[in-house]
Amino acid sequence: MSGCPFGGGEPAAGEKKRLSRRGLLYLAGAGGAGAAAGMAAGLLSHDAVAAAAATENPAASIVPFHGERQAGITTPAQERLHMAAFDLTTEDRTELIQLLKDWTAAAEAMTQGKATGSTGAFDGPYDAPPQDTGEAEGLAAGRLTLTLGFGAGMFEKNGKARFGLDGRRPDALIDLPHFPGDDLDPARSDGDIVVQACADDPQVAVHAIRNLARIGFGKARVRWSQLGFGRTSSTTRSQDTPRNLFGFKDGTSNVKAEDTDLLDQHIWATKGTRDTEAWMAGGSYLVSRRIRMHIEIWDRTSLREQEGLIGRNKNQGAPLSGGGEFTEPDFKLAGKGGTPLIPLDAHMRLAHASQNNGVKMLRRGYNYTDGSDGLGHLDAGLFFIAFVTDPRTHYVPMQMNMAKGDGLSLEYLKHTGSGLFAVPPGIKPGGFIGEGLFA
Ligand SMILES: C=CC1=C(C)c2cc3[nH]c(cc4nc(cc5[nH]c(cc1n2)c(C)c5CCC(=O)O)C(CCC(=O)O)=C4C)c(C)c3C=C
Ligand SMILES: [Fe+2]
Repeated sequence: MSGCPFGGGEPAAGEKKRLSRRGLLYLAGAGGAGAAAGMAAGLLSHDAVAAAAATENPAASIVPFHGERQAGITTPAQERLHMAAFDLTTEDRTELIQLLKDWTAAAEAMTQGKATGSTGAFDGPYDAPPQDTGEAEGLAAGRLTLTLGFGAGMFEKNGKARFGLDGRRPDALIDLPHFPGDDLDPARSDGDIVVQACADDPQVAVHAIRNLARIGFGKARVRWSQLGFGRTSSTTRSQDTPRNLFGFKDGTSNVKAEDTDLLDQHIWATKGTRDTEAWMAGGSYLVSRRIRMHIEIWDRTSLREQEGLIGRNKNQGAPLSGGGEFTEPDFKLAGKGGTPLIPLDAHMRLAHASQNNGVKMLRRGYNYTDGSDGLGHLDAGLFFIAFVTDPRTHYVPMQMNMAKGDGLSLEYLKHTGSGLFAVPPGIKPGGFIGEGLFA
């Protein structure tokens, strides 16, 4: 066994096997010609072609781990989510730093389609638990990204600073206020560290969270986790706009990877006002909200009312003021009797920058279903994820407006989980996640 416990470092006994996880798929692929022909014939969407190409050329399914920013924010939104928040069970700073180093090494390996640990799932000592759980063997990297963030609980607990991080909690990492209608379950909220695992293959995303949890044993334990099965946003212009469980296109007017000026203005965090919070410069703040959607009531609502509640038409996703999906809405345009074509309580009106001091966000949520509630209803909804430069200006006022005035929020939604996390900037080769915080 090599000296490095969780991947990275020198090639070891398991290396040949780990490389074969992608290599086998490459050999099995029939080449890119089939996918290209499918697209040319108009049979496949761009997303389907990208997925097919990734299967045929495994390198195409790897998202670089290192960079100025963490992957998983402007990365084209993958199809699947497994998100988990961990509570730290250690109070020791050195142990926490080691955990972050170990998670960084494991995350780097898994995002490249490799197993964790130098001996992976099969090549370790017969009398010891394997260093990888094994269920991702034979699968491509699936465009896996792992995005880590720190919750308020990592900085202080019961009014006392933890891990020697006095004064290091950024001012923007607030305790979110209670919003009208909130029905938050503490067991589905908050947490000291969050990990957003996104991939095109659900098994790859679950494998990633599971192995981080395994590595964290004795130092961190899962507080809550959430699976998401369909993206509800597009984060680049090359992606199709997907649909949420209300059947509407979602993500049309999202901030996208190409909007570099908007990203600087609305998504990337600044160094703040104190030197002790400057470690967040270039990072972002992740807001998560588990939002149950009362789909049974929705399904008995007329199409006219559904469209009025959103402010867009259901088929094309065009604003009710006219045009196509990407036409700017005209909130002043009125129809018969002077009634605005986009109702005053429409979701997209209340969420629009023009009603919110000009602020925008990068949404990256997923549809979910978690069984039923025992009363004949599906527990289904949207696991809302957004990245913002500062939640005090870019999330709280908008959420407050919606909670008070949005017809959708008042009748059809219930927020059951919540989290706010400081997502540090990206990781340099040889560095570890959140390194600047401990400098
Ligand atoms: C506080 C932020 C937001 C929450 C919470 C939220 C929940 C939520 N949204 C939908 C469906 C749609 N939202 C749409 C647009 C939209 N939503 C937000 C913010 C929140 N949504 C913003 C900033 C925007 C963009 C507004 C704009 O600039 O036009 C749309 C329209 C299509 C689109 O632009 O994405 C839909 C549909 C649901 C179902 C939901 C909670 C379950
Ligand atoms: Fe929305």
